[in-house]
Amino acid sequence: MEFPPASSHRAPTTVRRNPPRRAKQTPLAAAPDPSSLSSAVDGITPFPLDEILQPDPPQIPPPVPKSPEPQSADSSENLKNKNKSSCLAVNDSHSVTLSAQPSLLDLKRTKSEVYDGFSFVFPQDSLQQEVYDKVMNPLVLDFMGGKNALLVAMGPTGSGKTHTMFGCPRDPGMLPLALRQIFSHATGSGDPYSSSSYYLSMFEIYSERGKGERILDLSPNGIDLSLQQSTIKGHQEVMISNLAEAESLVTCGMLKRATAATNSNYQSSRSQCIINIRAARKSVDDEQHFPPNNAVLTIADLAGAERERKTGNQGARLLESNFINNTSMVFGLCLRSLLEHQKNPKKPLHKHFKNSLLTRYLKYYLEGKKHMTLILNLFRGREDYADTSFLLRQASPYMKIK
Ligand SMILES: Nc1ncnc2c1ncn2[C@@H]1O[C@H](COP(=O)(O)OP(=O)(O)OP(=O)(O)O)[C@@H](O)[C@H]1O
Repeated sequence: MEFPPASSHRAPTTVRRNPPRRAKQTPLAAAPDPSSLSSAVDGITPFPLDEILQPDPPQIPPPVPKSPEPQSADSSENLKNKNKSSCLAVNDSHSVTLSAQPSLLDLKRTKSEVYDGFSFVFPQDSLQQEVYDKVMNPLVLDFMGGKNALLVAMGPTGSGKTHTMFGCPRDPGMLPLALRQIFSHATGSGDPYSSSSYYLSMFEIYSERGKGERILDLSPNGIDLSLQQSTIKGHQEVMISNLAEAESLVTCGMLKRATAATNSNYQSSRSQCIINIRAARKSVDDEQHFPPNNAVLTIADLAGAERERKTGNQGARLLESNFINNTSMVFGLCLRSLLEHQKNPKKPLHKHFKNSLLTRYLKYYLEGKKHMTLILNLFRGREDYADTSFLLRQASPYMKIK
């Protein structure tokens, strides 16, 4: 979902639905397949996030190759059964229908709501590259053209936000694909981009045992940071000269990021993670057509809202949940207020952003002063109806009851 600056007229939105949730995973599982760790894409340095994100990965069925389904006699029957077990259906590339389970008293009536106006809706078998081409590529081009850009992933815990943003070597996500694009331009001879220097910084916002929010630099030797107005103070910016350096830094940062096993996700993010890539373009000579600037590409992987009943969280995990849920709620309120304001400028923008560090940091985006794109990761199982409905209401530009 795109939230253009107030001055722009770009159409809103993006939804990415996730694959059906797998059965509860166990942290005790087989060792990673070494062949998967060494797999590289076309001579590009492998991005070892598999090792980081899945130190003890559960047995995961191999991804189903994307191929047209054979038209068998029972395929329409299968489809019907599938639809019965899911609450969300893709209508077209811009809208979805959410259906509540018919009530026991009135089995004939199924309440349906159509959520419309998304920039793109991706079916569950979409490839990362497809999402990248539609969602991330325009942001990277903006960034390389000197504009700031922000991509945020939001959705419930375990819905695939980290997977979408970071991916794995066989299936790289938005960040590694963006880095590849940036450095493939940067090394092009005679290319204006080759006169840019790139800097990477990475930090997380988290709350340890409910003791208030903290910001931690995820760079090597990173320390506690502070936020003044909407600016982070004291963080390290590391110059990145090539893809390998950038990937290595992100890998180190991800190793430091707070994660923990819950019943919903055996490696659940416990913090809001933000990565900034800054381009400092040098003005080479008077002929230079591109003025010096400091465009920043920001990627935010939010910790997913979670229900105590599902995660089984207790103690420290539960206190973290409260922080995560509070931040998700504040972020959602900011989004809703921005959407309402963009639809009808007479509606005031509420100052919800003041209520969490994350939203204070993203204030200018949440006030519509800078361009933001949102990826909404959703579950579609019947049992996920309440969460999915809540998120769609927060993030959808238009909704009508059928
Ligand atoms: N599209 C996908 N293809 C393959 N695996 C996926 C996909 N989406 C998610 N997964 C897997 O599902 C699990 C949960 O995903 P992930 O950790 O990305 O969720 P999350 O939304 O970031 O959760 P949390 O908010 O708890 O951090 C991971 O093991 C991930 O590899």
